Amino acid sequence: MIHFEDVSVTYEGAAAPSLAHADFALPEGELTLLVGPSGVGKSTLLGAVSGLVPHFTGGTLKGRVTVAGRDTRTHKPRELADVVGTVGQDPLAHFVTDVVEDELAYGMESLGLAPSVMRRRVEETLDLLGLNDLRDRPIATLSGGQQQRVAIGSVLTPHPKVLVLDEPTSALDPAAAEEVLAVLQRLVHDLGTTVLMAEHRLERVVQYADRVLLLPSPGAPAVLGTPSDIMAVSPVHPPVVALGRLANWSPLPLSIRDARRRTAPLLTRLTQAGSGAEPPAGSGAEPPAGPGAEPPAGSGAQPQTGPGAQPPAGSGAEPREGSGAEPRGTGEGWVGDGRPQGPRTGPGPTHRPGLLARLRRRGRPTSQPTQPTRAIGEAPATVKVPATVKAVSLRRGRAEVLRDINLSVAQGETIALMGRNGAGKSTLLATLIGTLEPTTGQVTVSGRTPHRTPPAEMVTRVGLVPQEPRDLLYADTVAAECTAADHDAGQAPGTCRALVAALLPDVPDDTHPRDLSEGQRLALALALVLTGRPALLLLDEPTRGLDYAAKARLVEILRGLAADGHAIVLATHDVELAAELAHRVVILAGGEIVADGPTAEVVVSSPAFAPQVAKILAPGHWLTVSQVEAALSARGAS
Ligand SMILES: Nc1ncnc2c1ncn2[C@@H]1O[C@H](COP(=O)(O)OP(=O)(O)OP(=O)(O)O)[C@@H](O)[C@H]1O
Ligand SMILES: Nc1ncnc2c1ncn2[C@@H]1O[C@H](COP(=O)(O)OP(=O)(O)OP(=O)(O)O)[C@@H](O)[C@H]1O
Repeated sequence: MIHFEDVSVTYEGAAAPSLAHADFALPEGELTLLVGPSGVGKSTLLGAVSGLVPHFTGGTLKGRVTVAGRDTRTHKPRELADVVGTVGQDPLAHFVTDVVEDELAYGMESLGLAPSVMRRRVEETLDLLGLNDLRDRPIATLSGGQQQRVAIGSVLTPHPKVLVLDEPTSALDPAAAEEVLAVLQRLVHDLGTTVLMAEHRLERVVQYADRVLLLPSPGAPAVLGTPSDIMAVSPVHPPVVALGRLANWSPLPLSIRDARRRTAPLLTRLTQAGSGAEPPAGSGAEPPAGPGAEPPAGSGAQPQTGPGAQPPAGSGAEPREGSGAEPRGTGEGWVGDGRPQGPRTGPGPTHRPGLLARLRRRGRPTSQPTQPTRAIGEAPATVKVPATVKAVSLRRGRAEVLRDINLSVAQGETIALMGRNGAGKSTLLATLIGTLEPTTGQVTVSGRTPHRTPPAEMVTRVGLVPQEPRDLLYADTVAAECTAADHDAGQAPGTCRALVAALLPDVPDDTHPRDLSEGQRLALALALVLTGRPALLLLDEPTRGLDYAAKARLVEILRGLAADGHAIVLATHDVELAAELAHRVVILAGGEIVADGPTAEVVVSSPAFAPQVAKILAPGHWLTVSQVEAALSARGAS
């Protein structure tokens, strides 16, 4: 169904091809998972299937790509729209209409389908993706995950023969991700649809794949094989595979079920290591450390203080191979059915205007620095409880999206805010940064009420890296962003650039932020926010688009900040990230806190939020491969 014959793609001005000598055939009616480190050419390969590469991205495509017999070089994306449906990394760039129902019908309308067919498919798709309650909603008022579901639904309704999906589950909660994957699998099995999907969170998808297509490193040819053969050699792999490799299981398990059948000998070794069913030292179950750290008031679980309380030990469990993502060109538009295509337009918010930009950019400090300039690693801010939320409720439109929230965040503490799409996570972060005002109740951040405090005074108190890092970026170059950030935060010139250099070693000053890969943009946004050294750091879905190596780097940075006394709250669907990083997990449902406690206690008992290692080794309390590795080596040493 999809044929690549010695395909190489070189973007304009690039020294080397972004995709080299790809040569493979994907049969009809199979789900192929495309994997590889960041910047290795996955989106380029997907673009060559939908025709966006090179029609909208520019550059040269050598060789031949055919989809259902049509050559994508001689057929424009629009002429492929009846066979190929595409969802890009950024659902927002893809929407054409304003309302959910209209968006689901749009692709079918463009293809001229009969109204009765359209009606039926819209209803089916609303049900399949759990969108029925949102059918009349303006898309701009949906949460990130709700928008991603609409984007997926809108390409399903025309029933294309081929579906091309770039990280389709990145904004979805774990249950929604499973549902979407089950829907895709049903299309493959029942309708013979051919699915090609790139995804970084392999723990979510690998068990659904018929085949895996691996791009191992930039310039290396693509390798196609069975999931277990490819996972045995792949530089990117999920925790279940990392555990299998650690324990020398052969064949490698890809699912929790397969792995659980093999755990007995490993559990014996671990129990002999003396850490049996006890929570391992340094697991997420441990409270944050810190002399002077005070237990937060008013929250459910009260982290204790005391010696030995450390963030999880060890670096990320995942390998660090793979290049950092390289600068990216434009051409992020998607879908050949008349949806927006071509270069991303300028920076700045489109659907969520001014989230943090309003706070950080419009309110430039008029006075001198509010804090003396400090270098990384110096003593942290002295606030002991950077934030408290008391009895907060908040209405948006007709709905009450937060209800009676009580939460405190202690210095040095990392909290993962989890819960279904639309549960209210981003809204809670918005009250902490001050872009939304609670309808009732009180939010206090470093002694101030965020929405009533001038932004310039908040910069050193709280910073948010939003779900779309692009919302923070408005200058034309990395250097200009940094200059503005230093100025905004009242820091010495060069402060931000030093942070960028630490996070993004290879990015030249004159790079346009638009040309950065997802992961690079996130790192830049993080550097801009960290320039103010906010006592409270908020991150909304920080691992979208990151490969395992980049995620491990992020984990290291955030651990360093927590150890330095910063309080961190991250809204995330990434259960593996929460297991690695969070001292405490707070779960929201329908705008209310339904669980709040030490990570291991909250996630281990939850089928939705438990990380893979916890599921495999239950009832033990190991959460990550690095904890298992540490326990085994402790045994070896004793
Ligand atoms: N339109 C473009 N113009 C110039 N260079 C580009 C363009 N698109 C991608 N690139 C470059 O081509 C290489 C491959 O990028 P691509 O987006 O295909 O990687 P990827 O594997 O999808 O990465 P990620 O996992 O971060 O999405 C990168 O070095 C990127 O900077
Ligand atoms: N402007 C608005 N008008 C009406 N409802 C809104 C508006 N903005 C958000 N909502 C609703 O508020 C609820 C909470 O949204 P929020 O973005 O906080 O969810 P979330 O937990 O961050 O979700 P996700 O995991 O999908 O990012 C959602 O049901 C969303 O549809």
